[in-house]
Amino acid sequence: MAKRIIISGGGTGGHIFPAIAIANALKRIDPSTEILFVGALGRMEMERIPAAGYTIVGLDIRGFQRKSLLKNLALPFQVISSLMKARSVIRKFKPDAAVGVGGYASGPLLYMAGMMKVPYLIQEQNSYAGITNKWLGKNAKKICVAFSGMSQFFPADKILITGNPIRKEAVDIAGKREEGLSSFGLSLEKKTILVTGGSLGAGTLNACMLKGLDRFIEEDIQLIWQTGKYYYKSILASVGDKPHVNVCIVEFLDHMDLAYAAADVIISRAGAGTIAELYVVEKPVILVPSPNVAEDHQTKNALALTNENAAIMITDIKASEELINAAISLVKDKQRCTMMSEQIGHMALPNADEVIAKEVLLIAG
Ligand SMILES: CC(=O)N[C@H]1[C@@H](OP(=O)(O)OP(=O)(O)OC[C@H]2O[C@@H](n3ccc(=O)[nH]c3=O)[C@H](O)[C@@H]2O)O[C@H](CO)[C@@H](O)[C@@H]1O
Repeated sequence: MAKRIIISGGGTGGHIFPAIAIANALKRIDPSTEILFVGALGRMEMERIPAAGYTIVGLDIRGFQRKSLLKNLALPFQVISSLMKARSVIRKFKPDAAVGVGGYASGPLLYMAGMMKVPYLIQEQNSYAGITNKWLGKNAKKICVAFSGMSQFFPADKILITGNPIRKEAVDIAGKREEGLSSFGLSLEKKTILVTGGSLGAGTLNACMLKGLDRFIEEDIQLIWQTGKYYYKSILASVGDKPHVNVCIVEFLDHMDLAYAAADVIISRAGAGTIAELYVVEKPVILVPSPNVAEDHQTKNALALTNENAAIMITDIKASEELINAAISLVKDKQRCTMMSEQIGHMALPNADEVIAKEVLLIAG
C-alpha cells in the first residue's frame, strides 16, 4: 500500500533542498507515495516547496531571538499553538513515518510524531547537531548523517552515515556549459567564476567582489555573482544598474546546474549542502567558511576538503585581503584546476537521497 510521509523543517536552503531531494527519491522509488511538508510560516520553505511541486502546511513558529528579548514573549504561545497544529496535521494526514531535516518546524512536528507513535527519522546535514535535534534524536528510529563522529550527539546504534542528499537536477551539468553561459548572457570564450554565498548570500563574499570587481574586469574574467536576497539591492546600487558585460549579478540562482556548468572556478561559503553538490560537479573551489554559525561548523566542513587537497580555504577574516588574488591565479592555473577537480570528485557519497528514502520507507513499515 502507498506510504504517507511527512517531511518537516526548513528556514534556509541548507535544510529545504535536502528535504526536496528526499521527497524526490521517495517518489522515484514509489510514485504513489503521498508526501506532505510542514514548515514555518514566513520562511523560505513556504515558497520553495510549492515551487518544487509539493504541498506544505505552515506552523506559526520562530526561533529564540537573541537580539531582541522582547520578541520572545510570544514564543511559549507559538510553541503551544504549533504543537496543537502539528497534532491536527498528523491526525488528518495519518503519516506512516515522519522526517525532520532541521529548522524551526522540525521540533514541534517530530515531538508530536513521537507522542502519537509515528516513527521518525532525522537527517542532520552538519558535523554539529543543535540542541533540538539532539533532544529529538533520543526517540528517532534512525539518524542519517554526513560526517563521522556524530555519536557525541546521538545514540550510536541509530546513526547511519549516508552523506547529504542533493537534488539531482542541481548537479546535472554534463554538456550544459554553453547553455549555462548563454543563460547568464556571458561569452563562451572567457574564463568564468561563480560566486555563491549559500541560500541567503554572504556579506563577506559580496564585499570582496565589490572591492575586486575592477580587477576581474581588467583580467577579462567573467563573474556569475549570487548576492542573496538581503544584499541584492544594495549591491546593484553600488555597481550600477548596468554592470560590465563580463558580470552577471543575481539575487538567487534558480538553476544551480546552469551556474555550476558555466563555472571554471567556484567561490563559495562552506554550507554542508553546497559542499555535497560541489563533490559531484567536480569544479575547483575556494571556500570561505561563515564565522557566524554554531560551533564554527563550516570551517569543519571546509577542512574535510582541504585535508584531501580538494579545495582552497580562506578564512572570513582574511578574505578581503586574499580572495581576489587567489581566485584570479587559480582560474589561470589549468594544471591546479584539473588536480583540484579530480580530488574533489573522490569525495562524493552518491545516492544519499535514495539511501535515506529507503530508510524512511523501512521505518514506515
Ligand atoms: C548561514 C547558515 O546558517 N548556513 C547554514 C545553512 O546554509 P545554506 O542555507 O546556505 O545551505 P547550504 O550551503 O548547505 O546549501 C545551499 C543550497 O541552496 C542552493 N542554492 C544556493 C544559492 C542559490 O542561489 N540557489 C540555490 O539553489 C544550493 O544549491 C544548495 O542546495 O545550512 C547548511 C546546512 O544545514 C549549513 O551547513 C550552513 O552552515
